[in-house]
Amino acid sequence: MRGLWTTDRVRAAEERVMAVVPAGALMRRAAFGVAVVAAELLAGGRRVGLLVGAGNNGGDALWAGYYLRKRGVAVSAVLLTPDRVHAEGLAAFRRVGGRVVDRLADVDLVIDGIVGLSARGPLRPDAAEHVAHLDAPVLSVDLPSGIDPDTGATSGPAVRAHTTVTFGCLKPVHALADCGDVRLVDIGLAGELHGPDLVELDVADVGLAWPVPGPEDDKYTQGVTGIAAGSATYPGAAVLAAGAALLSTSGLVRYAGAAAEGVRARWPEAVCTGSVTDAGRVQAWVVGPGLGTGLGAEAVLRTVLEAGVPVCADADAITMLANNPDLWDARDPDTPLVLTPHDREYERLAGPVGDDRVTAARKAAERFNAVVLLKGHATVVAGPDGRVLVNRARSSWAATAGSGDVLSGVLGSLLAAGLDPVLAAGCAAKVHVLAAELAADGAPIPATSLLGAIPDAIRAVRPL
Ligand SMILES: NC(=O)C1=CN([C@@H]2O[C@H](COP(=O)(O)OP(=O)(O)OC[C@H]3O[C@@H](n4cnc5c(N)ncnc54)[C@H](OP(=O)(O)O)[C@@H]3O)[C@@H](O)[C@H]2O)[C@@H](O)CC1
Ligand SMILES: Nc1ncnc2c1ncn2[C@@H]1O[C@H](COP(=O)(O)OP(=O)(O)O)[C@@H](O)[C@H]1O
Ligand SMILES: [K+]
Repeated sequence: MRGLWTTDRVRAAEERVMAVVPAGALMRRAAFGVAVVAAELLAGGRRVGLLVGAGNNGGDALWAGYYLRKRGVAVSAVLLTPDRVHAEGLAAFRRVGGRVVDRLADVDLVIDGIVGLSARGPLRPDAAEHVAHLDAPVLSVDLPSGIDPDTGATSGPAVRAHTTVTFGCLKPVHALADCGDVRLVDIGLAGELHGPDLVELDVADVGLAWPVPGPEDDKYTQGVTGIAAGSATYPGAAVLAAGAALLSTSGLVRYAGAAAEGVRARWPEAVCTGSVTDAGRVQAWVVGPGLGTGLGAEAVLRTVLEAGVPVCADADAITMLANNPDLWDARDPDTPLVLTPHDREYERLAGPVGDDRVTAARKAAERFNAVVLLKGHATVVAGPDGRVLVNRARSSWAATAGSGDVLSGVLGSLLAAGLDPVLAAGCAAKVHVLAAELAADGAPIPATSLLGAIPDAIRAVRPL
C-alpha cells in the first residue's frame, strides 16, 4: 500500500520541518538524491543538461548539477527565467564550473527542473520549445513539468519522464499520471506527514484480501453473487459479468434475467432463473450491464436495491438512477452501494468529470452515500467516508467493449464474499487491469480474453 499526499499537505509538512533544520538543508538533501539517481542513469554518459525554471524546483536542479559537477560530470543549464532563478543554487553551480547555455545540445541526460509543486497548467511556450527538441532521456525533479501535481491532468505540452525523483512522500501525480520510474528520496518529512490523502493498493494488499475457501467452507459460506444483467438485445453482458463472478471467487453465482439461456449455455455451473424475484438468496447483486433502461429494467433495479444486500450498480443501472431519482428511495442507506460509472455515465449522474477525477469521485461518493469507482486509464475509488484508492493501468488494452461488464462481475463477487466495499472496488480494479495486461501481451484482445485471464491475474497477486 502506497500513500500519496496532496501539495497542500506536503507544503505544510515541509514548513514544519524547515522551521527546525538549517536553511537550504531540505533542498540540498533533495538535490543530492537527484544527483545520485542521475549518476546511475548516466551509466557511461558524461554530459548532463538542466532545464531550470523560476522556483525551488529549478533550485533543486541547479544543486543537483553542483553535485554532479563535483563528480566530474559536464553540466550545462538553460535558465528559462534568468531574472527569477534560485540565486544560491546558481551561484553554487557556477562555482564548480557549471555552464549556462541558451539551448541544450549533445547531452546524455536532461534534468527537468522547470516546475514542481507550484505547477499550474501545461508547459509555458518557451519551456515547451526546449522540451520539444530533447532527444536524451529526462529525469524529472519531483514531477514531470506540465502535469498537474494534484490531479495528474495534462492539458497541453508536458515533459515525458524516463524517471522521476520525488521527495519526502509521493504526490497524487505519481499514481495518476505517467511519471516513468518513480524514486522516492527521504528528506525527513515522515514525522510531519499524517494519514495520506490517497492510497494505491499494491499486489500484496490485493492478494491478502482476495477471498479463498477454507476447510470449513462450502458453496454458500463464501457468499453467493447475484447477476441481474443482460437482455434479449445484450445477452453478452450477462455472460461476461456472470463469468467474471464465477472466476473471481469459489462458491455460487446466480443469474436472473432474460439472458438465462445464454448464460447457462456458457456457464453450466451458474444457477439461472428468468427473474430477480425468484432468484433465491444472494449476498450481493450486480445490476445493470446490458439490462436496458425500460420499465422492466427499472423494476429489476428496484427489487435489487430493496434486497438489503450490497449492490454493484453499473452501466444501465447508473443511467436509470440518473434519469429517475425516485429509484434512490428503494435503497437502504446503510447497505453498501458501489457505482461504477465511466465518464459519460458519471456525467449523467453528477455533471462533467472535469480534470480532477479524484475530486469528482469524492463528490459523487459523498452526494450519493455510495462507493464510486470512476473508470478510466486511472481508476479512482472513493468511499462516502472520504477514503480514496487510485489504480493506474500500465496499458490501455482494457479499453474494449464488454470490459466493464467483466469488472462488475469481479466486484460483485468480492462484495458477496463480504469485503469492505472500498477495498472490494480497489481489488477488482487491480485484478482487472492485470488480467487485461496478461491477456493482451502486446496485442488487442476482446473482453472474453480479459475474462479468461482472471485466474492468472489472481494467481499473480496471491501470496506464494
Ligand atoms: N519547500 C521545500 O522545502 C522544498 C521544495 N523542494 C522543491 O521545490 C519545489 C516547489 O518549488 P516552488 O514552490 O518554488 O515552485 P516551482 O514548482 O519550482 O514553480 C516555480 C514557478 O514556475 C512557474 N510555473 C507554474 N506553472 C508552470 C508551468 N506549467 N510551466 C512553466 N512554469 C510554470 C510559476 O511561476 P509564475 O511565472 O507563475 O510566477 C511557479 O511559481 C518542489 O517541487 C521541489 O522540487 C525541494 O527542494 C524540497 C524542499
Ligand atoms: N485507456 C484505458 N486504459 C486502461 N483501461 C481503460 C481505459 N479506458 C477504459 N478502461 C477500462 O476498461 C473498462 C471499460 O468499461 P466500460 O466503459 O464500462 O465498458 P463496457 O461498457 O463496454 O463494458 C473499465 O474497467 C475501464 O477502467
Ligand atoms: K519538474
